[in-house]
Amino acid sequence: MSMEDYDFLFKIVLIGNAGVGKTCLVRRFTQGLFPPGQGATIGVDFMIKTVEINGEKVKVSERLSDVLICGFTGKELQIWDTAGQERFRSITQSYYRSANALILTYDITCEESFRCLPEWLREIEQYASNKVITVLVGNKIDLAERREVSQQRAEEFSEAQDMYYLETSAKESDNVEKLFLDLACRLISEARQNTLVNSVSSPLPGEGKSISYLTCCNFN
Ligand SMILES: Nc1nc2c(ncn2[C@@H]2O[C@H](COP(=O)(O)OP(=O)(O)OP(=O)(O)O)[C@@H](O)[C@H]2O)c(=O)[nH]1
Repeated sequence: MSMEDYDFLFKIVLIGNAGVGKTCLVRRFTQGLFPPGQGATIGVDFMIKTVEINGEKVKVSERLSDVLICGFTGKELQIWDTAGQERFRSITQSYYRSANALILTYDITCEESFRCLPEWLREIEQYASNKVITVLVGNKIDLAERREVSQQRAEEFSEAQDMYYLETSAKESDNVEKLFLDLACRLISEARQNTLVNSVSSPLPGEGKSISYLTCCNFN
């Protein structure tokens, strides 16, 4: 299959404090595994997977290095996992400027990562398109006994900010497929209504395999 056969190009960028599990969420979705001893992300990562949504092929890319990718005019779903550490912020801000969707992630066992959310929202307001779709994700629900942020508190926050909220475990694979596929579904639906930001095109380092199929869109 050539790259031109893909129907959509979207950029999804994961943001949130260092260590909340952004890289693990992406790895779990694209590779179906939970990497042991995940090191901190330096810059932005890249990898590929293809999903089929309502019969349409959507290529999912994840960056593995901070090499800039440019010049490709194909259609795909990109997931950019950015580094949460402060010193990389200036690099990552430029990455989510053209994002179609942002997955704002915190760690349910880390109050601090939740308290930083307003700061991330300010960055979104400052750097992202006003048409960007933002999803709030509370990760690490497998560590229920260490939970510091209640589901209710997070739901109230997300409602106040008009964001969809989902709790996930990259480790146990809870809600990870749902997160990315529902988001892709919503992006496709909005793209059809022409409300999305125009994406920057990117080349792809390889072909992915069709591994998922979704028939409906579950976002509110
Ligand atoms: N128990 C549990 N641990 C997780 C989960 N997701 C990630 N972790 C752990 O949390 C740590 C940080 O995960 P990363 O995916 O590297 O976090 P990140 O948000 O990408 O961090 P930066 O790249 O520094 O921004 C690692 O030790 C992971 O093993 C999860 O769902 N459950």
